[in-house]
Amino acid sequence: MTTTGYNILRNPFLNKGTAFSTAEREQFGLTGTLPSQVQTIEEQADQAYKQFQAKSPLLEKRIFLMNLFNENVTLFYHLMDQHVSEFMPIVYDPVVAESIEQYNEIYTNPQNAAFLSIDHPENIENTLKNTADGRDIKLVVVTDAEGILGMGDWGVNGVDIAVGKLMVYTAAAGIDPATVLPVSIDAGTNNKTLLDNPLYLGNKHERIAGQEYLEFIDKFVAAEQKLFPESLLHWEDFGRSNAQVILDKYKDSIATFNDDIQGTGMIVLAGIFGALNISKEKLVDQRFLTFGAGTAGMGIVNQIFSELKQAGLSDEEARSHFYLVDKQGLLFDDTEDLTEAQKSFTRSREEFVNSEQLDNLQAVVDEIHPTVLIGTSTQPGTFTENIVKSMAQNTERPIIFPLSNPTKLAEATAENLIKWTDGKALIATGIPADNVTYKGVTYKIGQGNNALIYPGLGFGLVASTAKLLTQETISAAIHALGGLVDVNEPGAAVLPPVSNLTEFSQKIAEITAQSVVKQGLNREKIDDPKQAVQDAKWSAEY
Ligand SMILES: NC(=O)c1ccc[n+]([C@@H]2O[C@H](COP(=O)([O-])OP(=O)(O)OC[C@H]3O[C@@H](n4cnc5c(N)ncnc54)[C@H](O)[C@@H]3O)[C@@H](O)[C@H]2O)c1
Ligand SMILES: O=C(O)C[C@H](O)C(=O)O
Ligand SMILES: [Mn+2]
Repeated sequence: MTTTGYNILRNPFLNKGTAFSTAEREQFGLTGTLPSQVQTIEEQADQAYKQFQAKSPLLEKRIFLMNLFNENVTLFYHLMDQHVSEFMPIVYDPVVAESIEQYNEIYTNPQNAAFLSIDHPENIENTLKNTADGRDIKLVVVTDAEGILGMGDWGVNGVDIAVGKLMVYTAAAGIDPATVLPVSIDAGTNNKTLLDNPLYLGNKHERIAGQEYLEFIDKFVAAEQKLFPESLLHWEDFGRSNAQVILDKYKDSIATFNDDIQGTGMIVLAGIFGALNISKEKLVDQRFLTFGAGTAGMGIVNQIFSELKQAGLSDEEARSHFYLVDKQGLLFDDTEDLTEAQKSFTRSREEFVNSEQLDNLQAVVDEIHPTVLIGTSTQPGTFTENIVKSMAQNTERPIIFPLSNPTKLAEATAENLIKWTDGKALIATGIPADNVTYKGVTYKIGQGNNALIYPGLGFGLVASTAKLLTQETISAAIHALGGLVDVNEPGAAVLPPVSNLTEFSQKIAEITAQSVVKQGLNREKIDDPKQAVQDAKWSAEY
């Protein structure tokens, strides 16, 4: 069946709106369905941008962009290409957080997502088929929304993060938007405000956990692989008790990736390399303190650990570089309620004369003199002036990454960190931060957000038809990004700017594809991985 008339205008993947030529209008049965002027995509984009600029506040700007996306995908990305740095915080973090909180109140459109209900496992396959609607799906971003950013459980509302992550994939790396599918797994919610909200659109019961949940995930993975055998499966914002378990279950058999564990580990290590390029220090000389040893925190620790081992350290030597602080304080071998991931990186009480007192961040910083402090705790303002000053007393260039998102949850602001350390701190923040001018130097602040790395990595995996994602590929991608910092400029950032996102995502994709092919992990024959990336790249033109 060929798509004609209003069906084509209402299909966001096919619609060109007023850019349909007179001949196309005749061909597709569109004559008279549009005003007579035929516009170019540039004219449409200019017009749309003016409308965008007239909107405020930011949530209204986001709603405008989402409506545009729902009508005309090509025009949306054409415009986004021209304004990546401006649109990123709106379609993605931090404004995506506001839209998730208000999902039910502002809902107008399902945004081409697949909604899977835990109450109906028998519908999984049909749902994926219905929502793919005949498209050849190469990338799925799935969330069950139990740990949306640092905001906790947001039930079906969390679908917006899957949509937002995919928008960044296309804008940054150029994956064809017709080949992607956002998926919401609605396992219920323990968020009382949502359950009490008469407008709530998801399952109105508590989260189903344990065996029933894991069986549902299994069914989902099986159906996803059966229907889209060449796809990459990206997991986003699962809860702490499920994220690592799910990744471990599937990572050695399918092309899959957990963004909060692996993506965050990658961007943080790349940022640390950027910082060490500036301070001219070595990774093996650092002491790492992770505040908030959950999904992201442990992903970061494991990534650095694996790099230290690559540098020649034994397991034991490498482990001795880490200190984890969570709700219980410094994590010891005998601390209660340790997660599986934490158990390998605990300390022994015998190392300290005052181990009982190490139950808070200040005490631990004073005691162990970290050179790198990472915040993935969801606890705002916890990198206090005293803590930061104590750290700066014992290390020349303290590396401090307050990464908790969204904005209101950050452990510290870049501005305070610069001030409190007299310009010495090397910083990355989870959300975009403005330059900080202090004593005549303008400090650029790197964005330590996994969005700087997952698009290139994921696109490289898709373009090279990867069967698996290995540590070797992950490491290659990190080094590609870590090497892009201009260290000679005073106040240089530890990561490249988001305004260069499309350029460095391209580089990361190429390195990823080369690594996949080098390991023989490509499904299809590929002679030239760089060319394969080039060939797979979609551009936002009619
Ligand atoms: N910038 C990025 O790219 C990026 C990536 C992933 C996650 N994050 C952010 O990191 C934060 C954590 O995300 P996650 O997925 O790891 O969540 P998570 O729930 O798995 O982990 C959070 C950890 O913080 C601990 N915690 C809570 N209160 C604490 C306290 N008072 N003191 C010390 N530890 C405490 C929890 O016990 C848990 O172990 C979120 O805000 C998220 O937005 C940022
Ligand atoms: O979504 C983000 O901005 C980064 C990260 O995946 C997070 O969960 O905070
Ligand atoms: Mn996330």
